[in-house]
Amino acid sequence: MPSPRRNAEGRPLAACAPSSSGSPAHGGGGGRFEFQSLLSSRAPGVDPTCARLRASESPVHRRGSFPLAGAGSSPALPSPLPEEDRMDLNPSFLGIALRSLLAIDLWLSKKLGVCAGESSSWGSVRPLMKLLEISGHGIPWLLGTLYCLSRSDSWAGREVLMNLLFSLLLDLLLVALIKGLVRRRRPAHNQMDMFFTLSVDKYSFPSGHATRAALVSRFILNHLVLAIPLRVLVVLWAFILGLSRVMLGRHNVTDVAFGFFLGYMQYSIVDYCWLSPHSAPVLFVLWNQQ
Ligand SMILES: CC(C)=CCC/C(C)=C/COP(=O)(O)O
Repeated sequence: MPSPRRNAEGRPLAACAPSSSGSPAHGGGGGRFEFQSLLSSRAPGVDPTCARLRASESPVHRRGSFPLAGAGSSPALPSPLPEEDRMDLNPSFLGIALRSLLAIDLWLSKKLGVCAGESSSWGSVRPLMKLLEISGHGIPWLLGTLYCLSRSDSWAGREVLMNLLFSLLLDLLLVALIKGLVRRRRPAHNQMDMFFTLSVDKYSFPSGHATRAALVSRFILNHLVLAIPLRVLVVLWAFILGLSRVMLGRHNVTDVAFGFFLGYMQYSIVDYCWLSPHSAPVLFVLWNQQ
């Protein structure tokens, strides 16, 4: 007689109703599974434990999402589930809210990704979007700041540029750190044809262009005396650059939104740690000797 299928903990799967793999309600429908499993586990006649077991077999679950199936011990099973498993099955309000936000994020990002490829609906403006991409890239900003620093002949100018350089480096470091920790993949419709990327740039959260746009524009607005139209232009540039990341299919909306927030906060850090000939004399003396 064939032995019954067992779950990861070695418990038999005998109490489960026949699995209909391939049906969206049972996980075959990609992302839809995560919501369906919550409903199906509550339906009369369906053993909630089975819903969970199928969830753990589904590709969605394997990719790192957590199950939303309902809790409860089945009379068909000899022993109740361990405590940590039962907590895992309880859908919290926060969990559902986060999952819903994620679903809206993915849906909206896909809808807005109108320049993701040459054949996309707005494919003809892709070159313009890529030009915008370069305007917010780290390399031109770093090289431009270093160049201006080498040309600056006033202490005040050097101080501002030194702090801009520090901001850009801090930004690169923080974004790389968070991307490496979160490891969120770029949207599936993205073409990875970006100019000069680092290895962490295969990840999308947060958008480095969005952090830089928010940081640099806040920096400029606070340290350059500009006429109102130019100030508006700086803010517009930052906003359109962020939007273009989603339109190009490089990012989801939440990557850009968090990027703006992070860049804005980074400026507060830079302002707090402002480098001056008084607070960091060594830096300025060293630079002066060059
Ligand atoms: C190599 C240097 C100095 C910067 C990398 C800049 C870059 C490619 C950032 C990625 O931006 P997104 O996260 O917005 O795609």
